[in-house]
Amino acid sequence: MNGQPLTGQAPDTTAAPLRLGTRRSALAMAQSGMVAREVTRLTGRPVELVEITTYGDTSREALAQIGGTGVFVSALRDALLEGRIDFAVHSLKDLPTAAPEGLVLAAVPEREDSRDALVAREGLALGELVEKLAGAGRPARIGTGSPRRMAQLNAWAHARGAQLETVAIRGNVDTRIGFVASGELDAVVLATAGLNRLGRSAEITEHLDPELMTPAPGQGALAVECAAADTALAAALAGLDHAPTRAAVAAERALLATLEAGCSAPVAALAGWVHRSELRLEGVVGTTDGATLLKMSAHGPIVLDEAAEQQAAALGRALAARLLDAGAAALMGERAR
Ligand SMILES: NCc1[nH]cc(CCC(=O)O)c1CC(=O)O
Repeated sequence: MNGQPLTGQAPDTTAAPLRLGTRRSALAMAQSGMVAREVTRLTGRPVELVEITTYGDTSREALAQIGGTGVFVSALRDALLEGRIDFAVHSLKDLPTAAPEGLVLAAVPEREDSRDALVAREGLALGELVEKLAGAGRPARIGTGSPRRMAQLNAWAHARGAQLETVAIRGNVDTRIGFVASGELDAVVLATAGLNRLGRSAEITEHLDPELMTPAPGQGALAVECAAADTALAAALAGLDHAPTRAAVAAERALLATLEAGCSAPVAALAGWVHRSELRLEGVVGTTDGATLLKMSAHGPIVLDEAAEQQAAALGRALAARLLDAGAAALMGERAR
């Protein structure tokens, strides 16, 4: 290897600090802080956080209107390419599926809880909440900015003849939870991983079963990116990589990339290891109103070697092709051919 000790090295205060670019949001700072500590532990190098403001942080427009989740990522990537920072940490689910020129995904650390979480009034679970408000003669008002979450909440309600209303919201975790505290909304849906990383898991009133609410591709996982030319840093950061997570998210993202060709419909995907060398992938495509939800799964033997990511991606593409054959393209409206 490269002669770096594997664990527990004290920071070498004489070495120039590595510059870790981060957004200013509490979640980004928490994620970057965790990775910074791990990099120092593995390499002995001090890490300094460099704040980068992205358009997604300053704009109040709905995310869909300003060009999707890539807005959170592009300012960090520009800083990397211009050499203003040495590496960056992204939420993997915010990372566009297209590989960026000049950058490498140096590490995908072990994934946090991938499930979505309900934060509801009075500590209620989804079923309880809907039932209670039905008794009061009105639908539960549930906030989320995500078409994927809307589609699955609405499909769940259709299936049990329940009444709920999805309300489009955006903002940081504080803002979103604030809608419930203020009584404006009865509940919001957020990623468990984000709440855990912010030390706010106590506010979760239900972890939503992936059968009800399949997460976004890559949810709960982080991406550590650096310049491809910085091969020594890339090799050092590879110490943070978790091969089973990397292969799982490769399957999820390949499914997304294949379906994405010309559409912006709600897509969910979750891959998990059935056992050491068998990956199971679930994919969901639907309409935001929940009237139609197409769900399929695939599994394949995958050995965790250098080819694992490619094999996992092939599993994702194959499942996407089956979803398309089953009508995903029609659900998604116009699809470029
Ligand atoms: N959409 C923004 C975003 N990107 C990553 C996370 C949470 C952390 C993760 O999924 O890894 C969140 C917040 C949320 O969806 O509640």
